[in-house]
Amino acid sequence: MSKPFLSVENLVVDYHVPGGTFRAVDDVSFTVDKGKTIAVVGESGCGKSTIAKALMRLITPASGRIELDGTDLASLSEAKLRPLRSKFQMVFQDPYGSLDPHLTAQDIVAEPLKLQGVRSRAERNKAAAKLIDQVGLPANSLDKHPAEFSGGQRQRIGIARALASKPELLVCDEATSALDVSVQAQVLRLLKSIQEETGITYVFISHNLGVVQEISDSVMVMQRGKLVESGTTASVLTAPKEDYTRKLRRAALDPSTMRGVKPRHLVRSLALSGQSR
Ligand SMILES: Nc1ncnc2c1ncn2[C@@H]1O[C@H](COP(=O)(O)OP(=O)(O)OP(=O)(O)O)[C@@H](O)[C@H]1O
Repeated sequence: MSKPFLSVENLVVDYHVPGGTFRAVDDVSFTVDKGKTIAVVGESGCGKSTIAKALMRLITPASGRIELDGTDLASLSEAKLRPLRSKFQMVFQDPYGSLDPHLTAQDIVAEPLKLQGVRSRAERNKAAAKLIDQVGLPANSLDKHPAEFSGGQRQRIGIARALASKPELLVCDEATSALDVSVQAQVLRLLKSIQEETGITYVFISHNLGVVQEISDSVMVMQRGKLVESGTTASVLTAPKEDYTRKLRRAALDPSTMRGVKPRHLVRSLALSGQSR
């Protein structure tokens, strides 16, 4: 059997806090095959974003391995990581805050190419224009600034920027959470079609089980830094083994805790028993 594209083993992440350390991720292991999507779910503060930051090596794990296509990112020095960084990129939650308001859409998307050493401005602009078209934005978007776009359009720019360096792994941290339901669905469709075309692998962090059902092949459920349960999306969402997962599912179905999930859609998706997509 071939090795998984991403293999995280016994990941531990500590934050320095006054008087000591706080263990935000505690001995978490998971794998994802190339071209597949794993979702990370769990209540606020369970360590989802910390896993994302560790995968991006924005923080250094205390211990464990993050093997991407056979290379352990967890132990590499920044100098050794730099040439590999284009292989793994991230899309952030906030399409309002994550784009530089002074730059045009074309400049924002072209920026990673500059960092990658594409010297010719014309070449960078051409590649950026192609990406902007690929994520479904009109050609007249090129010279516009972030403030002139809607939330969904801004998120598309964020996705185009993340794709500019042709990553093989994309970590989406609540990438559709700030969008309304119909725009969320459009962005999910876009991400899926990009995956079908390019074979990119996704780690998709979301509190929204409806979104998770739509996008992911497998799910891992986190609680207070630990992995509670994992498996195929169909098995974890329709027949959870753990009480905590059942509680999350109930919370997702409770209108008072619902954040942007269409109840009808979620009920329908949860009713699909044991089928993989
Ligand atoms: N820089 C930091 N210093 C100290 N503690 C931190 C830091 N960043 C996060 N934490 C703590 O680590 C834990 C995990 O945080 P993390 O942001 O990974 O959670 P999350 O699951 O992504 O939450 P949310 O869904 O609310 O974004 C939380 O208890 C948080 O308070």
